[in-house]
Amino acid sequence: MDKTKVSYSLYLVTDSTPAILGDKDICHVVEEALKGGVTMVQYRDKQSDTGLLIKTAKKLHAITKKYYVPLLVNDRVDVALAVGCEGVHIGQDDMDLETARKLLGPNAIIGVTAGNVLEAASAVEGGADYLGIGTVYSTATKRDTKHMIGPAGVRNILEAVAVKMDKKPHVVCIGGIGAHNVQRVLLKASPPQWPLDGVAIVSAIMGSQDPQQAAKELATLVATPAFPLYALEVTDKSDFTKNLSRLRKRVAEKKPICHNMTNLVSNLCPLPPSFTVILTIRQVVQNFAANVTLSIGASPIMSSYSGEAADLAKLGGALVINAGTVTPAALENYEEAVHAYNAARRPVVLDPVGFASPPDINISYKYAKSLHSAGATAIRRSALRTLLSSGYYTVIKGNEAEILEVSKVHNMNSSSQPQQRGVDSSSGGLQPSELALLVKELAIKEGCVVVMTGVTDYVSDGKTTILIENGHEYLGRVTGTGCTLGTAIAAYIASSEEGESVLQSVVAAMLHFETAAEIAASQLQVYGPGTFVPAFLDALASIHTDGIQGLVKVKIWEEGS
Ligand SMILES: Cc1ncc(COP(=O)(O)OP(=O)(O)O)c(N)n1
Ligand SMILES: Cc1ncsc1CCOP(=O)(O)O
Repeated sequence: MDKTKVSYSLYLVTDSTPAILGDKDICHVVEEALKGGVTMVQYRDKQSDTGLLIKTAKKLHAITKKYYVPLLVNDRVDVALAVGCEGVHIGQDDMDLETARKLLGPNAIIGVTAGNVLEAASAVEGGADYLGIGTVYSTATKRDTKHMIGPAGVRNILEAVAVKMDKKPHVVCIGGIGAHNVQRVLLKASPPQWPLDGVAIVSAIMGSQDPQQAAKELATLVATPAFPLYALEVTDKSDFTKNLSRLRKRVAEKKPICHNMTNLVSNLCPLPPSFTVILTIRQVVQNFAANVTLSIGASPIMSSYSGEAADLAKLGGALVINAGTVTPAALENYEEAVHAYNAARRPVVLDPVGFASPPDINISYKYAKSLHSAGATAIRRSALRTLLSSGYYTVIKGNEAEILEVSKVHNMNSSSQPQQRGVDSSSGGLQPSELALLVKELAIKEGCVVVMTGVTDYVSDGKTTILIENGHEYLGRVTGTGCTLGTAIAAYIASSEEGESVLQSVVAAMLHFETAAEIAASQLQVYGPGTFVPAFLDALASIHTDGIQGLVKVKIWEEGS
């Protein structure tokens, strides 16, 4: 088989364990998967003895040859040689690449696992035909994984290696990939200078009752670009104002569900003495968020229990995670909910409220940058990293400190080395052009819309970056306004259709929210944050977006300005 003509787009890695294969026959499953469109197969069996490995590999090779698809053996060069199949996949603890190449010869396909820049660079240098980068997301299929790097980690590795080396072998990524996230993973993990060739998948095919159908669906998804964020060709700021009315009416008509997971309790045990106060504040925030959601025209569901998420995700709404709690249990809860919404292809808004600083209550999203100047603890940073690598977020929203933390976590490769990108994010005090660039780059890397709130809000989908200067100082003096902006955004994106610009919906939500604050604050009866809250709810509910055109302060940011 000519190895230069092989496709890596849908790479099946087998598993013979009862947990995944069950009582199915491995040869039958692999043949069905080939019928469905798998383009490469790796026989991975960690338990069988050498005799059985060779016997099964021979049977599999007879099948893969019928479909002109290469068969590789995991770890075992000796088995590959005995079978005469097309190659091997070796990990960092297996036979070294040089020896494997000597034994198998130049025509063999040799793939190498890489989990960080050093491993990837050394495999490229050594002449690997492809890199298997991972682990992307946590997976029950492989428990001995050192790092979960998320799609952004894959992308960071490829970007860093591309700078150092000219050779660009094929590349796939692996770990926790299935129909629910494959398009997003490919979008987020592929740098333009070295896009991924495909994905390697175990359980989503080997564990399926209908492997042919599973492979067929995955092959279609791999061949179809992800839901485009960039549907809107922005030429001027009126692109963001002319549709306000239509988008607002649509929220009111559809009344989408906004599922809020609001966790402001920082329960790093033992519980802090102020626990009761914090719990009370959390309830207040939930109450306020629910009222804002209703006033906007959407339907709030306040549920922090992920067990319900799979059912709620099917109701056509959006999930808002106000992540404040960093215990392992809380993280699992968030992760499970994100998986459920990703699987249902519904939007998720992440507000990493508790991740930028030690225990604190994010009472506001505007005028309150100093609240978060302390920076994240190691636990918070690691929790944020887990959360970011556990699924796909449609929107990531935070104040400057929170977005800086997200960006720092992104810029770490899997060996936890921060790669500074030119701005010292820890020092704060970034110039407006630096903030705009930061938000834009994060949006590109995450493949989502990023919102950085402040006196000026920066909003970007990676292609267009918008500056919004609406809002009112009272928003910074009321508990929970940061969280409720997330809910407003969720309501708007939950009402949008696939293929529409997410950025436009996000900007519409922010303008609705922030101009309502201005209208409320200008009422005669409003003379402080207390009187502001009811007037704000009234303004949110009664606002006519046609009538706010004059209030809107939106600019399109031009790079270099
Ligand atoms: C395509 C692909 N990529 C990565 C791996 C992981 O290999 P390794 O690190 O050797 O871990 P085990 O598979 O041996 O558990 C892979 N198998 N395939
Ligand atoms: C072999 C391997 N290497 C890294 S993750 C993984 C298993 C991936 O399994 P799944 O596709 O079921 O998540």
